[in-house]
Amino acid sequence: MEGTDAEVVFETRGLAKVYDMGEVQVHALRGIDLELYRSELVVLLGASGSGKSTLVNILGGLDTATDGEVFYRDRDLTKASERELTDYRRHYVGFIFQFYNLIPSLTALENVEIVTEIASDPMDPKEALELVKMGDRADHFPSQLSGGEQQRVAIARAIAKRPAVLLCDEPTGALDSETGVIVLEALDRVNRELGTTTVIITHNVVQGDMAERIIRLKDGQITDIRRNEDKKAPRELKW
Ligand SMILES: Nc1ncnc2c1ncn2[C@@H]1O[C@H](COP(=O)(O)OP(=O)(O)OP(=O)(O)O)[C@@H](O)[C@H]1O
Repeated sequence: MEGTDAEVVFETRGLAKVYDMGEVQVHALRGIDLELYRSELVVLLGASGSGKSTLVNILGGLDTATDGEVFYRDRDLTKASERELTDYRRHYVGFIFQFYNLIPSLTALENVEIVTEIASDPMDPKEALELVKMGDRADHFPSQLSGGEQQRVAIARAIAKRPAVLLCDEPTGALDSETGVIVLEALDRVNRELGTTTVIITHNVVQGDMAERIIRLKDGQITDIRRNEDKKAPRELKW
């Protein structure tokens, strides 16, 4: 996509994050220069502690950089107030985490509705569940669903407000490979059908095969960005 007219959604320049722990300073990110494009699906790989979550949390406005720049389109996230970051997250960003964080006392449908009720241009919550193939389980409570099914409800909840970007921090980390593939299929479908720019953090190198680009982090720096010429469907991935 570089060198073409692809729309840049995120742009970072010299992005750095230092966690000040008193005696020691932890350099979680050490100068990240990166562009992410509209509608692309990117897999972010790297060893534990390499800075993956920190980077994604800063892109999503959950954390702030200590140095450098990060833009979401024209919006300078490094200069945004707490209130502006909340507004940004609410309108533009969907998050998926390793653990699904569904509300146990609400059904699948109600878990999605709590988001659609406050969003400005939401999907029909049922439609969001259908997109992740959970339409027939809408009345089930989280405790009646498997881990993979709960994660698909979490995806439906995250995408129901039609976010421009979907940030996924080890979405298959708690799942066996077969269930993981079903969750990745849901993410892939959302990416294709809604054009949501999607970032998937994983330790699993194989998942890179479903991405358009694979970005590797090491010690807070990007060591490699590779365009994947042979993009595979999640179903074809084996680990
Ligand atoms: N809130 C925090 N306070 C202090 N240090 C932190 C904090 N969050 C992360 N770190 C440190 O920053 C570095 C990068 O952490 P980060 O969670 O971004 O890595 P990661 O690549 O996502 O790791 P993992 O794959 O284990 O989730 C690590 O050394 C971590 O210990």
